[in-house]
Amino acid sequence: MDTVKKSSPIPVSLLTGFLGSGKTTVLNHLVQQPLFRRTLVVINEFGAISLDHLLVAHSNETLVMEVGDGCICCAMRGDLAKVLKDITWRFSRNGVRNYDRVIIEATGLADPAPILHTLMTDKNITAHYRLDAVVTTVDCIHAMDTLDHHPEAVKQAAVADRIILTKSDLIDEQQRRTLQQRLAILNPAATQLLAVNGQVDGPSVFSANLFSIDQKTPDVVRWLNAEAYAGNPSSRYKSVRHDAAQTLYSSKRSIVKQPDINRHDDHIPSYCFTFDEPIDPELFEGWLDLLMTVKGADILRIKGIVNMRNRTGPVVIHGVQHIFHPPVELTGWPSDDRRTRIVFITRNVPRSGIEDTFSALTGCAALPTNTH
Ligand SMILES: Nc1nc2c(ncn2[C@@H]2O[C@H](COP(=O)(O)OP(=O)(O)OP(=O)(O)O)[C@@H](O)[C@H]2O)c(=O)[nH]1
Repeated sequence: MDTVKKSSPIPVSLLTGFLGSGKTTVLNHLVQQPLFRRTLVVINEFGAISLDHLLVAHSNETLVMEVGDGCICCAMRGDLAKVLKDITWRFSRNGVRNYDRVIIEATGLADPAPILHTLMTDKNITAHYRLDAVVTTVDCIHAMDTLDHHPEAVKQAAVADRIILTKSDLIDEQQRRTLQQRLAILNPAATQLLAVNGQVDGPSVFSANLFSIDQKTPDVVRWLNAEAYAGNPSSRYKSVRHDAAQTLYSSKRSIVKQPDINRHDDHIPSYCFTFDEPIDPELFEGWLDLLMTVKGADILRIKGIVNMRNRTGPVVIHGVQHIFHPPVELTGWPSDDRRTRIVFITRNVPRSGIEDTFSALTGCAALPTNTH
């Protein structure tokens, strides 16, 4: 396992969001800010609005959402890897790189998973870059309908670290709250930010920094945001929904708005497990291998800090479907809280399925929680 090194690689973030949801508008605003002047933007296609910025590269990657049961996430993402390699010399002068951050703007229909896999596992990329944040724009006007009809939009929101709600000037407060609640159910840990005509607070968006250049202790707690899964006002709504118990619905109908159970995000449960006791590393690895083999394609995102037996610091795990970032052992715990916390966003994988295999294979039982 790697340990955190003093000089960190270049942060690279993924900006995703459905067609016309405002990605370029947000970028155009950000790259005018002093903090983002030295940001190089890799664009996956030419959008309606051109980017008014000097540091722009293009990629021809076709990253369209998988359909049916097939998983395209292992397909080589050669073009993106090549672009990220080429820009190191194309955007350098006298041997000095003239960017210190990269944002990849994906096409509206792109599946974020293959891009994240490339960023997490391609050796040429991981030698120079580190994944910073996955940011998803959600268009307030069309989002309810888009989420209902386009599974790719649901996945884009589900894997996000940050969700930017665009065009909030075009809806009323109640509509915005309803959308925000739906997104909070889909992805409790993602921070939601409002943008009008692309105006959004840059540092809040692109600084999910797990391994920040200037931080000795990575802000792993903020990155994990496990607290968001507990006491989430929407969790009651979701647990009702995921019980899929029509009988339960009938008794709670008066307090909880009944969702349309055919919506795509109804099949994306998310939850957080907490464990008190240190976990045997080999047993943990065995459980993770099994889970990824059997359900990898349906684990949309997994993040965790794990208290491994006989280790000083926690081990950070981060996976997108069945591909894992190499686990990183930190030199120390960020606080006195030394419990293992693992968050999952899945597609149709019930909490009990994960919890039961974990207990059976590691001998550790999850602490009871009011999360979903
Ligand atoms: N009223 C309003 N319009 C917005 C806002 N953000 C974006 N738009 C408009 O929405 C349209 C689409 O914005 P883009 O930034 O091109 O969206 P995109 O996601 O980059 O689009 P594609 O790359 O084509 O998928 C443009 O006409 C923008 O001017 C906003 O906050 N308010």
